[in-house]
Amino acid sequence: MHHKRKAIQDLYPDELAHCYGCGKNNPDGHQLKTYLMGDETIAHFTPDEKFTAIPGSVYGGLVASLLDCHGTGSAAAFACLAENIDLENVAIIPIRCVTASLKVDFKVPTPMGKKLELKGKLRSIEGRKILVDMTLSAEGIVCATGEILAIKLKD
Ligand SMILES: CCCCCCCC(=O)SCCNC(=O)CCNC(=O)[C@H](O)C(C)(C)COP(=O)(O)OP(=O)(O)OC[C@H]1O[C@@H](n2cnc3c(N)ncnc32)[C@H](O)[C@@H]1OP(=O)(O)O
Repeated sequence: MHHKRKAIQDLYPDELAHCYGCGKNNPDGHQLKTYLMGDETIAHFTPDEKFTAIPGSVYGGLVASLLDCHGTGSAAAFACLAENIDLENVAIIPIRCVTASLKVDFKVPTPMGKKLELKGKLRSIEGRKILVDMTLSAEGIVCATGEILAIKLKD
């Protein structure tokens, strides 16, 4: 539906695209893809059974991992928006972020076998510090919320 444009992670330069959670150059990784949609970000992911916690539910470390990579991708996208960088017209994203802090609240068990939806909203940008609020939902039910502090990398 929204995949005419490129995912934020597909705009990372090749040498920074090996992240286990979201690097397009890591064939064994999750390859999470975050899209900027207006002033929100969105990503979808359906976990494999091997990421089970209690049978029927997804292991919390994977939930955290998805929020981590959706968070840094979202932070980079929001920082570009704030600087009027049009992501439709760049081959490589000029701003990259890493996670300084990640808080995850597990609200209800995340069901296995369902397509998960991650959303991100910008809370604030202060210098190199970008705060993003996130949700991870299954079939419209919020299973976890996340709060990330991402830091813009210096070159
Ligand atoms: C580009 C491809 C990315 C792929 C996405 C992958 C997502 C990830 O998981 S990244 C891997 C996990 N993260 C890491 O390994 C990062 C490890 N940490 C670091 O490298 C550094 O601590 C780093 C870069 C975050 C910040 O260091 P540095 O650039 O020296 O900045 P520093 O001055 O210490 O901090 C910047 C600001 O953030 C604040 N800050 C830093 N860490 C925290 C924290 N944990 N909590 C609260 N505030 C913090 C500082 O107080 C400072 O604030 P202010 O500017 O107001 O004084």
